[in-house]
This record gives sequence, C-alpha cells and structure tokens, in this order.
Amino acid sequence: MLRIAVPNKGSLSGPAGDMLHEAGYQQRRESKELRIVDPVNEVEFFYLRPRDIAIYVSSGRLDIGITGRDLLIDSGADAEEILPLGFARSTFRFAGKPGAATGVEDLKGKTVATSYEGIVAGHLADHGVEASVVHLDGAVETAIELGVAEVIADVVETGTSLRNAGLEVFGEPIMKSEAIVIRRTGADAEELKVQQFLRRLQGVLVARTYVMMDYDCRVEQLEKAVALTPGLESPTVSPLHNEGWVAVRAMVPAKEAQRIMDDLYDIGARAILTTAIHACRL
Ligand SMILES: Nc1ncnc2c1ncn2[C@@H]1O[C@H](COP(=O)(O)OP(=O)(O)OP(=O)(O)O)[C@@H](O)[C@H]1O
Ligand SMILES: O=P(O)(O)OC[C@H]1O[C@H](OP(=O)(O)OP(=O)(O)O)[C@H](O)[C@@H]1O
Ligand SMILES: [Mg+2]
Repeated sequence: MLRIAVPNKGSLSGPAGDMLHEAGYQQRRESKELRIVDPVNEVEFFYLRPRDIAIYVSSGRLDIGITGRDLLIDSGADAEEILPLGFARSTFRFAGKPGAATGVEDLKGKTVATSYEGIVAGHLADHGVEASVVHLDGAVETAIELGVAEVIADVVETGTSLRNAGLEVFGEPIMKSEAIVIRRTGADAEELKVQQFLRRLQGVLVARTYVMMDYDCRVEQLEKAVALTPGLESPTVSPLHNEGWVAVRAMVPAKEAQRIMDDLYDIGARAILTTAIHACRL
C-alpha cells in the first residue's frame, strides 16, 4: 500500500485534498481525521502538519508527500521534489519599512524575523552576510512595528499583508514556491505505484489547463486551422459527409481557447465547440 503525507491545515490543505479527490482518491470527510485508507486504490493517506511532511518522507516511513517547496527547503530534510502542482504559488521575500534596506548585502548586523529560519540562514550564508535571525511562528509582519526585528523574510502572495503593515519588499526574491510532490532523496523512481500516483496528478493538471476543441472547416483552410490548434501531438482530422469539409479535434490551452475560437472563425471554421476534460493520461 502506498503511504502518502497530505497537509492537514493551512493554505496547502484544501487545494491538495481537492486535487487528490479529482484524481479519484478517497479523501477524509472530517477535518479531524488523521489517516484514512483508500482500499480500492491501495493508498493510505496521513494528514500531517505541512511543515513536518518533508521530515516524515525523508525518514522513509512514508513514500511520498505533498508540501510547499519553501517548506521542503526550510526543513533541510533529505527529500526531493518530483512534481510541481501549480497551486499555493508564492514568493519568499525580504521586506522592511520603506528605505530600510535595498538588498541582502545591507543586512549585516541587522535582525531578521521569519518563520523560515532555514531558508533565511542559508540565503544569508550564500551571500556571506552575518545577521541575526529571530524565529516567529506567524504574523511576522508585526515584528517590525513591535521592535522585535528590523526586517522580515516571509511568504508573499498578493502583497496585501505587507501593505497593511506599511512594509515594502526589497532585494531579489529569495525563492519561488508552490505545492509540490516530494519523495525521499534517491528513492526508487520506477516504483510502479508511485508512477501511477504521479500520472493521476499529472492528468488532473492537464485536465485543469486544457480544453478539448472541435470544429468543422473547409479542406482548403485545414493547414491554417491546424496551425492554430496543433494539439499535444497532432489533431484528429475526420472527413464530413459534405465533401470538401473536415472535422478537427485537438486539445488547446484553456486560457487561449476564446482567442483561438475567434481566429478559427476568421479563417472560416464553423461549429466551433470547446468541452471540459475531466480526466486524462497523456
Ligand atoms: N498567502 C499564501 N498564498 C500562497 N501560499 C501560501 C500563503 N501562505 C502560505 N502559503 C504556503 O503555504 C505553505 C505553508 O503552509 P502552513 O500551513 O505552514 O502555513 P499557512 O498556509 O500560512 O497556514 P497557517 O498560517 O494558517 O498555519 C508554504 O508552502 C507557503 O508558501
Ligand atoms: O501576500 P499575501 O496575499 O498577503 O499573503 C502572504 C501572507 O499569507 C501568509 O500569512 P497567513 O495568513 O498564513 O498568516 P501567518 O503569517 O500567521 O502564517 C504569509 O505568512 C503572509 O503573511
Ligand atoms: Mg501562515
């Protein structure tokens, strides 16, 4: 049975559960459940604190886990990223009162508050900067106002929390993060159950980003039309009963679907339809 760590709380928890559900796995019904078995798919899910997941996976007791890239790096655990999942996207940045600093090199002798001590200490060391790091569990933005630190390093998504605290980012982003699947470093990459799990999640990612497009066009326009809808490998082209017309079917990126429909219409395609993809294996 495959043993998988899933975030039990916080920003990663809801979207991770939704994705696993879309991939056909049974998920917990109640937020207090700590583990469930999905006997049909032969998977056991452990609901753990996001910060602890890399540690469990690196111990080898759990096969894979879903966590944030920033949490994996912060933990220093012996685990590696095997699939980015596209949700809980954020950047990790320094911030302070306007004019407090312009880059990491200005932090010598200063105090930095953060919940991600591992990332910050590593980044300071990479730049040869000696600064103090104060660990706080959350609401780090308030640390400056209350005099605990001169600058902070924190997760930034929309920037609203920083703005509300009168702070500004400075310097280059320390890292970009999103939810990821991890496994123990060097674990068997060919393990069939792991491969099947990853294929299911990849199927969800494709189903979320692509739609199926169908349309009819005149044979003379086919090359132009196919250039607009190349599909992933090559579009399906079938003859219509009316001579001189063909039906074309191809996957297109959902974000571009409306523009592609306009362009197809302009070159004479008709009966242009898009439909959602519910699941897929590429
Ligand atoms: N506002 C946000 N937008 C996107 N991702 C976020 C945001 N806040 C935290 N994350 C991501 O969530 C993960 C941290 O999860 P964790 O549960 O520790 O904190 P949280 O989501 O802030 O929850 P809480 O603070 O309520 O405990 C990290 O990967 C982080 O990048
Ligand atoms: O750029 P934004 O869209 O404002 O998002 C970033 C904020 O979200 C998280 O805080 P959270 O709400 O989890 O509170 P916490 O600081 O107590 O963890 C993070 O720590 C930032 O403070
Ligand atoms: Mg938080």
